[in-house]
Amino acid sequence: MSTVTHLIFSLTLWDALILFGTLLILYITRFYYSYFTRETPFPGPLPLPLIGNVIQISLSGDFNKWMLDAQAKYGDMWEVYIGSEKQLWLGRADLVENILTASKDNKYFIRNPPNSGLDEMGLSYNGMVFNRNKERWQFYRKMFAQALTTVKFSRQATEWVQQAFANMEGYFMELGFDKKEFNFAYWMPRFTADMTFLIAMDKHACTMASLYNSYNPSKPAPYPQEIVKEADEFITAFQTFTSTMKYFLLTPEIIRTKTPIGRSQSKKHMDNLNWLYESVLEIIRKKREDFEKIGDKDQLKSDFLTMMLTVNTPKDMTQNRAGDSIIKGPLTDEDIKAGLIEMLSGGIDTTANLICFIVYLVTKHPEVKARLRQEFDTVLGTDLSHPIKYEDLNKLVYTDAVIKETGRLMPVTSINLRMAEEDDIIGGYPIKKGQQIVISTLGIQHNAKHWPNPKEFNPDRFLEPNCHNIDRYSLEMFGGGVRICPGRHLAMIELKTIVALIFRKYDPELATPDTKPKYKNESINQCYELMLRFKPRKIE
Ligand code: HEM
Repeated sequence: MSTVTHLIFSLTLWDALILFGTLLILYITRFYYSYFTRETPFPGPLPLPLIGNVIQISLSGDFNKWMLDAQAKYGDMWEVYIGSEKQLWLGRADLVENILTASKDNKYFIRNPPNSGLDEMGLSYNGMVFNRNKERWQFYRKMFAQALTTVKFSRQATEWVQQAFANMEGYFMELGFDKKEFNFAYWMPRFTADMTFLIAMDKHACTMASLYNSYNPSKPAPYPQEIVKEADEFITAFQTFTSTMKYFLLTPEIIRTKTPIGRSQSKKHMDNLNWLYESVLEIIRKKREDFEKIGDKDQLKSDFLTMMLTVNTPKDMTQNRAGDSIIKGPLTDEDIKAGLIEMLSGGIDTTANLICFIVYLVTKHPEVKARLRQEFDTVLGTDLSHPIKYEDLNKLVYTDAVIKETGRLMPVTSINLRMAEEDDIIGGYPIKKGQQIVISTLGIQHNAKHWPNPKEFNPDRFLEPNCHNIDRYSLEMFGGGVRICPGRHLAMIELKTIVALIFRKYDPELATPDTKPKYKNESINQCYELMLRFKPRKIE
């Protein structure tokens, strides 16, 4: 027996406790010594050894309030520890200039430190959100941009938003939602899912039908049961996909791979992921078969999937340039799968939550609602049976301001992550390569240095001449810089059309004058309750 082992076995319980206590005190002393002598200290809440500030954040119960209070207390540049990792939080527009510049010299392309969980999910080098490989990321960005910004796609998207909305109106009418209050926040992710499925692949997802059936089982929606069931399975798999991302991102590898619970959880998540990937591939394969049969380009619909299938073929409908050095040849099913998954995961919940916030704020501000209607009557006319055209949307300047003001006051994403790839200087302070940065979107958008009376809902901020005084980088509802949301053009088409469809024809009424949207901060601000009645508009 070695001397050390012999020593350990000769310890009494009391000795062991004293030894453990001494080691703990040494560890804590060392931790706080390093903390108090750290290079470039910023103000921030005192971290605890091992866990950092995680408990303070969790106990606060309201992440958004916590971050705004922290900024009020510590200033616009403060630090937070997640475990032993230091994050630098920034809550003022000029501080994020280097990070959100669209310049090629941007030193903050990557969002997060390397993560084996994201590697395992195949997300570190595929798609966009977590892609660390600039060339691969550029490939997907290009794929999105060249389809989503074409006029043909935008026109078709405007039509499909209206189709999905008409479907929802039918359900609302059938369920008597003009007379009784209901949870609007349940319906929005279903509505945006059905709308996004149409826009992404010209497919009727029927997720609203499934929700409708749960209210009215004796008189179900007129769709075959297996299609509704399939829709439910798909939407559940997608919701699990989001928690799978969170699981792989946040659970340490040792727990995922070396503990029985971790291994069984990982398997469950991977099974769901493989099912989802295979289902999307199956959709692509079927569409490819149909696509091959259509000879004439003009007969093709301009959903995202069809457009992707045409890239670098004689039927190309995208804004692809011959001899493109980023996308060389037709796209593979795997490439398209990554794009489709991102369109569905990036576009459904974000849009659904913003609609809830817009409906709430406009309903609370009758003067804003009146001005919206004035704009709709002038631009779109008073004949409600006349469809809204894509070309009309650019003229909806006040609607645009209402959407931006909602995105400022109640952003869907409160924070945005980046990592310094090189040493840099921010706000006059040195930043080391590898430093994790948290852009406080909410903090910047509520900062009185950029927005007078920041808590006030005032769409006029975005109208002439006020809009000329808006500070650069002070509105980040779609992020900014090289990674700015590639779906923002589509999102604005959808949002403007939906706001017009709702407020031209309806007068949503909050269940009580004090009703507020209830939401929790997951990776986004997820609205789970907004009780209202969907009354028809009274024509004055
Ligand atoms: C109201 C709707 C939406 C909001 C508020 C929103 C917001 C955002 C934000 C804040 C980011 C981070 C940008 C950054 O890091 O600077 C982002 C990224 C992204 N969004 Fe959106 N988004 C919306 C709709 C959409 C739609 C409709 C799509 C798909 C068609 C989409 C796809 C994506 C993708 C793929 C990324 C990752 C981009 C990258 O890392 O390069 N989003 N979005």
